[in-house]
Amino acid sequence: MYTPPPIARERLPALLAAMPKAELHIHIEGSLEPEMIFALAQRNGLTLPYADVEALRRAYAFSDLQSFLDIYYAGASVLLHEQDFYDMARAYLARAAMDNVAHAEIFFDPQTHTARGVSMETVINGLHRACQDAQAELGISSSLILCFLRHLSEEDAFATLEHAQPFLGRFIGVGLDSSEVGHPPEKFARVFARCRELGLHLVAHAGEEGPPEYIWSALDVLKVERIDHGVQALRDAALVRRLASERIALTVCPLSNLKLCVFPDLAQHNLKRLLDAGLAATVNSDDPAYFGGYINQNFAQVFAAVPELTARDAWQLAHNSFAASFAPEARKRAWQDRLAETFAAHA
Ligand code: HPA
Ligand SMILES: [Zn+2]
Repeated sequence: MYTPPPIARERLPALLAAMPKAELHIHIEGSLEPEMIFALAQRNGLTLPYADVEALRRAYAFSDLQSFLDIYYAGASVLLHEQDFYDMARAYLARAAMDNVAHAEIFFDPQTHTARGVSMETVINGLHRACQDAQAELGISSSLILCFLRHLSEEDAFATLEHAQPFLGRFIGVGLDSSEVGHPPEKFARVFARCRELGLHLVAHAGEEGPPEYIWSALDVLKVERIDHGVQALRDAALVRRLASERIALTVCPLSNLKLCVFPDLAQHNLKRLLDAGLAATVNSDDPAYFGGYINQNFAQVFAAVPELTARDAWQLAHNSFAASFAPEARKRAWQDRLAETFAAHA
């Protein structure tokens, strides 16, 4: 088993930025910066209910998940054409490459778009082409994960899956997002069972604001392979044992948790406690345009706020991100080797 070399604390910020990492929890619609929202509105002849970029940014003051989702869905309404989806995803991938993201597994919310008359083909083709071009031009690898909106019905999710079936080669899995409390995983048991039969990977948001019971049912009813967020797991010792023994990854998003008031401040974030409990935590940006930072800002700010987090933890988080990704094993081994090289260079 590889052990990272000792690293002086003052070298930690540079190491966090330089280390290769996978991003496993990024909603592509949450990477839409206010500037791009205004540019796309203009390009598409739409009028926004905000005077300018600054006025829109001032509206980004959230009290909980729902207060964010209302403005997030409104922002996504400027996306109409394949090129819009392409430009959004290409911009995210360029930004992620700057943060030394080697691989991204990107969520998208088709129902947000199909409900406005945008076709599934438009959404998926634009995103997929951006992923291909970013691989060729920037060397960053990426895959797409289709998320069902849990505040909508099971029937709507089934219709979405049907519309996506012609594009099965263009996304690797499905997830579950949007308003958590009141929409438990079991609402989507049959859709996830069908996705499993189709050979898709399965993930779900659970335990962001919702109770540990939702994490249990995501595992036992939906049979997911990773839990998105999952920070409420520490409230249930038996659940912690289950997650640790099965090495189920948690895709934790510190700045999201801060901005949506899941924790009162970053110093009280439980990332260190999750790691110390033996859980396969990772660090991710969730909706970077709305929460004040891309993945490296999430690393930098949580490590600054929680001084107990060490270089060993940094290595573990990056290691977990590759291990928990759905990439081929040979790719994972190459990224883990690059990670070890980066640590050696900072020792
Ligand atoms: O953090 C989130 N939680 C649930 N749904 C979401 N959709 C975008 N971001 C999120
Ligand atoms: Zn999320």
